[in-house]
Amino acid sequence: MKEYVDYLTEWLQSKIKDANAKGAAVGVSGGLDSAVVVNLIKRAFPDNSLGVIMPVGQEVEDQKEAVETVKKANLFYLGINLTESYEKLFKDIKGNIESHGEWVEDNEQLGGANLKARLRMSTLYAVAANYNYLVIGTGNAPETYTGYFTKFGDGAADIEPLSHLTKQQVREMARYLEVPESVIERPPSAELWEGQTDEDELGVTYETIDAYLRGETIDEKDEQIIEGLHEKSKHKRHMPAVPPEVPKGE
Ligand SMILES: Nc1ncnc2c1ncn2[C@@H]1O[C@H](COP(=O)(O)OP(=O)(O)OC[C@H]2O[C@@H]([n+]3cccc(C(=O)O)c3)[C@H](O)[C@@H]2O)[C@@H](O)[C@H]1O
Ligand SMILES: Nc1ncnc2c1ncn2[C@@H]1O[C@H](COP(=O)(O)OP(=O)(O)OP(=O)(O)O)[C@@H](O)[C@H]1O
Ligand SMILES: [Mg+2]
Repeated sequence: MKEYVDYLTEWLQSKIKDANAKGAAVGVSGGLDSAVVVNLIKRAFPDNSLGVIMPVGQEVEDQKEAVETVKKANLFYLGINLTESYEKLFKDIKGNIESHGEWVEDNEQLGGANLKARLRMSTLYAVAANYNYLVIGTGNAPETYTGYFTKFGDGAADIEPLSHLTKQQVREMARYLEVPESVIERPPSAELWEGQTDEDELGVTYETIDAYLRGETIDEKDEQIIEGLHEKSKHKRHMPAVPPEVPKGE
């Protein structure tokens, strides 16, 4: 594990140097993936790294695992409460659509969830730009493969150090980096609505997706779920489609 952590630390340093940036910023949720990135950027840039805690519907101090994560890593952090901004924006969007069109109740939960992820992304980019830092993503291999992220929300970042790691490898790295045990033990959750857990929503466990990505044989039903998610989210792993070049003479 030490070798891989050293390798990622040096990789972060070189990517940020190549970009002529000064350091690195990450959104800190209190979950496992961001906790690992917190520790990696602190190693790579001890004096030029930053965590941003951005609750919606909670106070910053109530994001206990997030605060514990940054404090234990001794990472400089900002707490930016997005509750008011989110509620105002969501109310304005809904009000406007209700006045002029049709508000679709069935799409409300997911639409609101993705708006939260994109508000966090916009906030993080604004903060990072102030310091001339790059935004570091927290996506891991099972999330990337299944498209389990908000397009241009938490899926938007300048560099993605955990992309090749299974959830199990992220957890092992977290233990090596001495991430708080309370964070390591939390069930993975996007926390975009009450009671949400990744595995309930995905319909398959991380253990199973990890095994599939390692090339092991898994239950056919689970394989179908994973491949279905992969296919449906293909557009998230590519640049937006553009039409073919205009033919010469047009
Ligand atoms: N074929 C296609 N080609 C090009 N674009 C296409 C498309 N199909 C949909 N789209 C576009 O993509 C949008 C749907 O994608 P997207 O906006 O991402 O939304 P969607 O994939 O529907 O939802 C995001 C999922 O990620 C989960 N999530 C989000 C954030 C954080 C975490 C976490 O683990 O912390 C998890 C969330 O719970 C939910 O299950 C559509 O509204 C449409 O604009
Ligand atoms: N309240 C929050 N404050 C700051 N950033 C957040 C917050 N919630 C989510 N994020 C950002 O969105 C990312 C995606 O969330 P995701 O749940 O996939 O990862 P995680 O919470 O770090 O780990 P886990 O998947 O184990 O819950 C987080 O890693 C973090 O960068
Ligand atoms: Mg989470």
